Amino acid sequence: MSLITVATCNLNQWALDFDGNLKRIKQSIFQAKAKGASYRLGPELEICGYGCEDHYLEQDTFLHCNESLALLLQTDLTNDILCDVGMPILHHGVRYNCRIFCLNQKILLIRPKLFLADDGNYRESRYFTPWKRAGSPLEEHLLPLALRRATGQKSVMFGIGAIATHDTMIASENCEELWTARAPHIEHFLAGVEIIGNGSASHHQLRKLDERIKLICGATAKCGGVYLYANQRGCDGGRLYFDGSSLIVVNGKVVAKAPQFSVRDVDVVTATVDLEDVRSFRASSASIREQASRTEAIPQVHVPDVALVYEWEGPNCSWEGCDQSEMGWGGRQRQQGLPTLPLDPSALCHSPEEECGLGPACWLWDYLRRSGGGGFLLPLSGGADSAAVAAIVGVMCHLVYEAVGREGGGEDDGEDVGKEDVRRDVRRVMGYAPDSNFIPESPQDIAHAVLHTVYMATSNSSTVTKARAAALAAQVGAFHYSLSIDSIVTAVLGVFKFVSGGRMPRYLSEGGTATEDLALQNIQARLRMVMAYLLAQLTPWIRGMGGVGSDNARGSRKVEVSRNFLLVLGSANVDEALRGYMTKYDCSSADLNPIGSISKGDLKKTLLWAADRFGYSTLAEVAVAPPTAELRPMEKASEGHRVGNGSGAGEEHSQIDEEDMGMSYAELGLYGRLRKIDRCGPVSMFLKLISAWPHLSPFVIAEKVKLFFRFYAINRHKMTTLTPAYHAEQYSPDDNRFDLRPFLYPVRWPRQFSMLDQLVARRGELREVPQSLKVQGLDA
Ligand SMILES: Nc1ncnc2c1ncn2[C@@H]1O[C@H](COP(=O)(O)OP(=O)(O)OC[C@H]2O[C@@H]([n+]3cccc(C(=O)O)c3)[C@H](O)[C@@H]2O)[C@@H](O)[C@H]1O
Ligand SMILES: Nc1ncnc2c1ncn2[C@@H]1O[C@H](COP(=O)(O)OP(=O)(O)OP(=O)(O)O)[C@@H](O)[C@H]1O
Ligand SMILES: NC(=O)CC[C@H](N)C(=O)O
Repeated sequence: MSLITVATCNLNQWALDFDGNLKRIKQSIFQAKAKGASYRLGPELEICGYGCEDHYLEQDTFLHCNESLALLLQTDLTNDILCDVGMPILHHGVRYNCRIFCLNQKILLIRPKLFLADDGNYRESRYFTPWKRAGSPLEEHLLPLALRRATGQKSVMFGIGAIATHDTMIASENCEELWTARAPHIEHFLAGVEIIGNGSASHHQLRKLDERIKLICGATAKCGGVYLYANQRGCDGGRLYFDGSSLIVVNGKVVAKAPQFSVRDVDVVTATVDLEDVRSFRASSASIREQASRTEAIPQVHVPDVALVYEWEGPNCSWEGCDQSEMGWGGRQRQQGLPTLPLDPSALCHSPEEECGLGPACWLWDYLRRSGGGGFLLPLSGGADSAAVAAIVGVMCHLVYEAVGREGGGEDDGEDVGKEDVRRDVRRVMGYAPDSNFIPESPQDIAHAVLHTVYMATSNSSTVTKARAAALAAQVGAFHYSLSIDSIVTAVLGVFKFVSGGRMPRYLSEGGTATEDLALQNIQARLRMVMAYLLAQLTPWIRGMGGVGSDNARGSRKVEVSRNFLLVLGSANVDEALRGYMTKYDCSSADLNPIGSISKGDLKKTLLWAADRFGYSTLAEVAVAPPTAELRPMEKASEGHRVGNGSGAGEEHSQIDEEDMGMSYAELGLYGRLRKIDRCGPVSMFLKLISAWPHLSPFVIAEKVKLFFRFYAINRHKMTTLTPAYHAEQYSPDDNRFDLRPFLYPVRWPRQFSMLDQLVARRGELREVPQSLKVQGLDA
């Protein structure tokens, strides 16, 4: 047996938080050592935090990175453990995204990234250059002063190479490189590398972890080997949530996995691996042997005095009998056990609905504690979207409550440091001194301090939605307001009447035009936003949240902790954003939106999951209610509209979203995927839908495609002001980073639509436009 204990970690790094990042790196190395590891891998660019973006263009970022690495190397933390750390490096005047191998307070190798991430949300080539001299010998890199002083080294090796210790060979693959067609791990493994560490910064997207696991398992199932994956976790200052899930995989099987979603800052996982399993796997495959013998050797940094592996040569040599001090470890005791067993592959990933609930919940927590805010304010309509946001905050409170734990004490392996960090955060967010002994009593206790919900009725609101909003707020534990904004609407219309020379808009049902009707709807929606911001600003004042300074009933001193603003939460989902079925600058214009890239379909499943998992029973009722804006006067009850039940008497509203939009949420979900993920313009979308919808005539399909693209084009300008939203899906319309398109379109799409007409005409199916596709808001 040749046993090695290796460690990888999730770190909740924050762009430019150099002190905090270094503290978390140190904690992770400390924990890895405490668990007996001799190799520790950390995430990509962990020293500065991955999301520095244009700050990578600043020399200051490099200055502080060098300073942090020097501070780390001045401690004894890297003694007896090979540390693989992520950091940007300036080499011969070029910026590279690098891995730094350190051991015993020295730098062994700097390894630059070969293939940069530039798709979707990523822009790495804006800041870094890919290393183009793979295969060349290693170069000399002159160290900057801070690192020269810390290490006593003048220069170190730079390039693509492996660390060759007395007993094994370790190399890197850097994040995106794993995802490429000709991934470096193939050559590295064939050249005899036994352990590969991949330091990543990979953001959460629904169902993506499954892909990562397949890629890593596939890599080692073919070549044999140990593959460690470390990922950043958390909101590091932007719309992305990095979802941890750091992994250790051996010969195609996952043997360790760190949690994907958690509010803890540091998670270290280790596995003890028998390298003989890797050697035996490779030697048993004729094709691996054949290809390995043809592979060029990888440049190596030799550290022959270093042994990472604990070898067992037979019954005459006991574990304890082997003298490790000879091998450069200074007699340090390792906690070697038997090799770690594989995990159950079916239990590695969450369901998409769990992902929708847990990811945004953790992102909100990071945002809240890092922004210094006192909590959230959510306009809660009793409908599915804002209910989902309330539930996500509820999930956040559950996660935080679980992470603080009720018990203190325990072993000094770093676990309690993590618990204490969460406790300090929760105390500050709830208005207690971070060093007090306050511990929340329940998730609802946390929710009552941080979540504020407000139902803002107009004369068009129904009693069912009002009752549902109140019931849900109570179940989550929120501080709830219920008020009427009719007087504000009336006042604004009064001013309008004054400037219009006495004219007042009327709803369609009262004989007004479509324009008047829309204006009357939009003013209610927009005034809700104004009221929401007022409450967000002044609720801390109403509740005395700015700092009390007296002992409270639980004996924990509540002291002056600034919590003088609330973050306004928005709840526009991806489908209505795409269709533009929202009022610009209504409650969709908030500070943050946890569901902005999630479709209505996935949201409904999340509501049902949260209802069941956390006992928020009102969500089950909300999930089956027809989505309605409640901005027009109610029509008389018709057969199609269900009568309310459960949380309050009364009727569901007669204004139904899908009727207003001229398309269903299911259709919108499909259009959204085709537009973004399949990169379809109108013609390609039409052609794909012809096979997807055999029950519809090409004419009807063409009309549906036109309707969608008309509304999409008319409303694309609304994407420029979308509330910053958690990025969860590949079909997100986020105009800021992810979905870069114009916002002034030729809305009639003349060339595209005429081709659709020709395609339909060829099939001889010209007919009348169905009534359901004649929608308010479009000219002929
Ligand atoms: N190309 C362009 N570039 C930049 N800005 C542009 C623009 N075209 C219009 N605009 C601006 O946008 C304004 C129109 O947008 P906006 O004021 O939002 O109004 P608008 O889009 O006309 O109406 C709101 C839409 O949302 C629906 N709605 C209303 C209320 C609630 C809900 C719901 O979610 O339940 C849905 C409603 O049925 C309607 O389809 C124009 O007055 C102009 O100021
Ligand atoms: N009566 C209300 N009270 C408080 N907030 C409201 C009310 N009506 C709407 N809002 C807020 O405005 C947002 C947009 O309103 P809209 O009618 O478009 O609802 P929606 O996007 O379908 O969401 P929901 O499913 O939550 O109703 C809602 O998500 C909610 O935050
Ligand atoms: N930072 C990276 O290189 C990430 C790229 C990779 N495609 C991912 O999403 O995981």
